[in-house]
Amino acid sequence: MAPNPRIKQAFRSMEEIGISKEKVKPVLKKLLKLYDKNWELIESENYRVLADAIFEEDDSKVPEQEADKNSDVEDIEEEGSVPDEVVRPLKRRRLRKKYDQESCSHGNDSSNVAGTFFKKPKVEEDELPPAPLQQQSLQCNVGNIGTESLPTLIGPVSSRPTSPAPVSPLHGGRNKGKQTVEHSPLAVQERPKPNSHSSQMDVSHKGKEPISPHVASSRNGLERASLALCIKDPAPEPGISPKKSVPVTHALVIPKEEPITDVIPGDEIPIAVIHPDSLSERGLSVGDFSIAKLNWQEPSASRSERHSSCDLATAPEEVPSSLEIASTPLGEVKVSLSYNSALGRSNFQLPSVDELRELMEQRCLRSYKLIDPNFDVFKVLGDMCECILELATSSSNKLQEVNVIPALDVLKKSPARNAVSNSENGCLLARMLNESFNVQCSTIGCGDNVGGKELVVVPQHELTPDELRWLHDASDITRGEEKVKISWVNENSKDFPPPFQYISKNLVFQNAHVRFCLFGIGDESCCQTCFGDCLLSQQLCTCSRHSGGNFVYTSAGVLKEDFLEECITMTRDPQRQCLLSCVECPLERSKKDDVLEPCKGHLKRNVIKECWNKCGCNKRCGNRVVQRGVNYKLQVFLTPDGKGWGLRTLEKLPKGAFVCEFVGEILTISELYTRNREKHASPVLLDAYWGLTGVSMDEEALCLDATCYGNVARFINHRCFDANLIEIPVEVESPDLHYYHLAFFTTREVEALEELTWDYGLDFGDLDHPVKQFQCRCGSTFCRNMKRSTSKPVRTTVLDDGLIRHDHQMN
Ligand SMILES: C[S@@+](CC[C@H](N)C(=O)[O-])C[C@H]1O[C@@H](n2cnc3c(N)ncnc32)[C@H](O)[C@@H]1O
Repeated sequence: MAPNPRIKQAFRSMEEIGISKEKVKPVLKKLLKLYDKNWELIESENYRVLADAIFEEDDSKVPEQEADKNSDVEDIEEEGSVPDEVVRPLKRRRLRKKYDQESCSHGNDSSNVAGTFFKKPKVEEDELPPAPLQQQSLQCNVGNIGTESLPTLIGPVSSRPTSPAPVSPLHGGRNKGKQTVEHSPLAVQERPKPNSHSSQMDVSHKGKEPISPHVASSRNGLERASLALCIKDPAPEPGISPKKSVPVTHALVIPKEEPITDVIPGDEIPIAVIHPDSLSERGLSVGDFSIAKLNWQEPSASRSERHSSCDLATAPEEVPSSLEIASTPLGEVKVSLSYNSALGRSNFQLPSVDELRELMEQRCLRSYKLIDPNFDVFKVLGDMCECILELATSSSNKLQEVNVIPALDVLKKSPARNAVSNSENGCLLARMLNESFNVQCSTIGCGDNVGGKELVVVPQHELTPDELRWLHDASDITRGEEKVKISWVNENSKDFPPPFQYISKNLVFQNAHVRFCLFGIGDESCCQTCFGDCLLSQQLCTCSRHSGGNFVYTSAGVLKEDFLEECITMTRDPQRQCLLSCVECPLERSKKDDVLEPCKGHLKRNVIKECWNKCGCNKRCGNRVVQRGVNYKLQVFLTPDGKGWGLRTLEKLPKGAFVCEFVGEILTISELYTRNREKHASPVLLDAYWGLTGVSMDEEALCLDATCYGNVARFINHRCFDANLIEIPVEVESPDLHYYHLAFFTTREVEALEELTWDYGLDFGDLDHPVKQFQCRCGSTFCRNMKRSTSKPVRTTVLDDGLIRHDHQMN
């Protein structure tokens, strides 16, 4: 019999991307069987579904299923007998990427445009039968993450244009820099059913096409099948073709080894976040069709709860709200949300998708600190269900949520729960009258009415012993927030460190929207084709382009000498300093004076670009240092020389070592000034790019305030000029110059027990500056505040190298 030309063409197409016939044959057989020989599905998008299935086969090592004895299959046998080039397994992932690129470039679908591909699929009302009243469940088909034509439940919808906004510590004349983190709204397809107590959101389909794994998986050249798995078949719906039964060879793949740190864009799922290897680590079955079930009320316990059957049973009425997720290697994810706690509520009415998206955005931005690489998409899905419930049962309290920062979990759990606020000497603990854990941290804000919930300042002496013990755990001031414990000691008095909420990652406050989505991060700024450790790679890593093609870190994890020296010189040497001036300085503008003062300039700095989730390298890549957090033994101590509390190292630190990041609340400058009626001791401007890029809006000028929420860096005291730490802007998540991390590195070797200091960059004469003025006791020979710290005369000398030196005149 003449060979089937369609089979020949399939082999040829796969051959073009380096996949041998031996590999194609069994998979093609399975697909033909699975799709009832529907060749259109297999051929669409240049055999996308076939390629994906082959890659999945490799990933999951699914045993070949028994061959079908039909004519197509026989043809395949014939064609497949032709010997073919062996494709090495190591090449597989690259082939896959290659295929993705090629498929993308000549695929049938129009390519996605950032921020514009959220398209609501057309779903006919009559296709959506109301669910039984008692069930009150919502089902979402989340298919093909990343498609223009296939909006996804978890997918960026809009990406804010990169707005160059700066960063720098709140020093006059200092810079730091950074980027906007764009949050991507959930692209959830709305299914209208105002009068129904159940809702279904099908997001894996274009228009009215049947909801089936096959269709979904073949849609887009950019989706990656390892993210999407077919799940349980939902109840048959009129107008929607029934699903095929899912073969037991399909595996549940949950991309989580390298967590997805944001809503996943429709057209971009970074390879880096989908490590098949991680499946075994997570104890997921590969080779079996599986379902992940999550009850977000106890997320950690329930995350491990997985089912190996194809049965996505309706949640029993007595169980709390829950979600279940399952997917197939063919590119479809099914998410089923059930809010049983809505049962019996007469006012239950599903919110619109836009309402849901908006509320979810707010939650994600404020609750999940999206810059956190450990961002957990499961928690987001759980929250989404809660949002639906909230919107569905009460539309009146929406605004209240929007303006309030949900407290950190640790606050919720702690005996001294519910709030921190600021006073003259730092934070006083505040309790909220309402048990709900909404918190607004505001300098003057204690006692403020927050979203209808009142915060009450509790003076420190009224704290219970439990609360004091919690606040002042001498063995670990971080209360477990860092990888290492950081103790505190007071060898001089019985005072405790000021109460504050320890956080290890920056927290977004109010209007300071720090938004990003993976989609918004251009490929050109990430090393997507790297793998392993970029420092060891022969090929040029895109991330290193930011520093002229060289990495700034050595394999020992410290800064390279030349880069560090350049940073130090750019900061200290007046001849090398470059001040960038804004046309309209956000700092000056935020002062709201009648006359806008000219910009005082922001120090130009070197910036470090670290690899991140969208990069192809692994987490142990040597170009990831700051994101790993504190690593050395540090201690908070009461300084003996009147500077208050300080930070010191308990071990010798090499030159160029990363010590810690400056972590705090991310605020707009306006917000800082609003809360800053009493000047703050710990604000830092993120102004590294101000003047370079222009800052068009107040809202885009960000700073960090560690007064109420902060990490150990809030204890680092100032030293004029020759401090042993230097702060360097570090781009991790996105290079849009609006937001960045501020990391401290040693400028020299530091001995054990030496105090760690950095130069705040203060102009001690600038009384207008938002940083609280203090009489400097740094003890440096080069102190810029000598006149205030001593009444003795000071001799100022300009040294040969251009540095300025102040000498005390001894009597
Ligand atoms: C970021 S905090 C540092 C931690 C602070 N010492 C504490 O006890 O919490 C900055 C404040 O520390 C004090 N400080 C920092 N460096 C100082 C210095 N060189 N001389 C005197 N006081 C200093 C000032 O009160 C300043 O407002």
